[in-house]
Amino acid sequence: MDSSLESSTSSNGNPVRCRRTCKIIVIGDAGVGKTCLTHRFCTGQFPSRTEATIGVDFREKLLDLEGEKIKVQLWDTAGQERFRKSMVQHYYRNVHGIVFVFDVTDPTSFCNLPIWMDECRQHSLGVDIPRALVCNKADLVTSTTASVLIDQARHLAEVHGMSFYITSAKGRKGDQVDSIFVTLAQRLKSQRRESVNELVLQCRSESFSIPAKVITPQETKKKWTCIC
Ligand SMILES: Nc1nc2c(ncn2[C@@H]2O[C@H](COP(=O)(O)OP(=O)(O)OP(=O)(O)O)[C@@H](O)[C@H]2O)c(=O)[nH]1
Ligand SMILES: [Mg+2]
Repeated sequence: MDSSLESSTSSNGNPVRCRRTCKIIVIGDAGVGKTCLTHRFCTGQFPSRTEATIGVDFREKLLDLEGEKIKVQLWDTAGQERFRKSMVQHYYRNVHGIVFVFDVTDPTSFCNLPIWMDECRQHSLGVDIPRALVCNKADLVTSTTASVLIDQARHLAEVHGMSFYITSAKGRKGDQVDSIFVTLAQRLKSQRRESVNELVLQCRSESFSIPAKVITPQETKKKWTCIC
């Protein structure tokens, strides 16, 4: 499916606004709450029970961002090595946004973040791809150890230019969970607007060159398009 052209004409033949899909991968150690977070965002509910994700689970939600419909497709990946091996190549293809998750009650899941970041790098996902760092299970925070961890996480996010969220997939309010994905989608939307503006400028400055050379629409599309 070409997400940028999901529905290009209306019944009266007039063009309708394209609906775009953005692929966001959610990664982190096993048990940090990736499935619960994505489930919460897409259904508004904390799942009554979850099992370890095998390979990847997909969830989608349609957002209306200032009149533009954007389909957020979440790739809820497996944290356990044995369940992700065969899928890794697929996770990292045509990614528009990355969400790193750790569990505030599990310092190891925080310490392992550089491994996940490294895996992204190895699959050529650069820092230009919008990323968020999520400290999950905030409802279980009791100790001062957690606040040290949260400070360290906030710092890590700053250093790497990531947005930072403290969430609970289980909490009564899901606002913070929603913010993670809505903000990423908004950033992607504005990135696309910028790249279209760049295109306009480039076309103006190249107005005497061969028009066929201006393949930039495709390039723009490539930056923010279909994932299939
Ligand atoms: N208290 C609390 N428990 C949570 C929260 N998020 C997830 N859990 C619990 O943590 C456990 C693991 O959650 P999952 O969402 O399955 O974790 P995951 O990251 O998807 O794990 P893998 O699929 O194995 O990678 C489950 O028992 C959830 O109920 C949260 O915000 N608060
Ligand atoms: Mg899971």
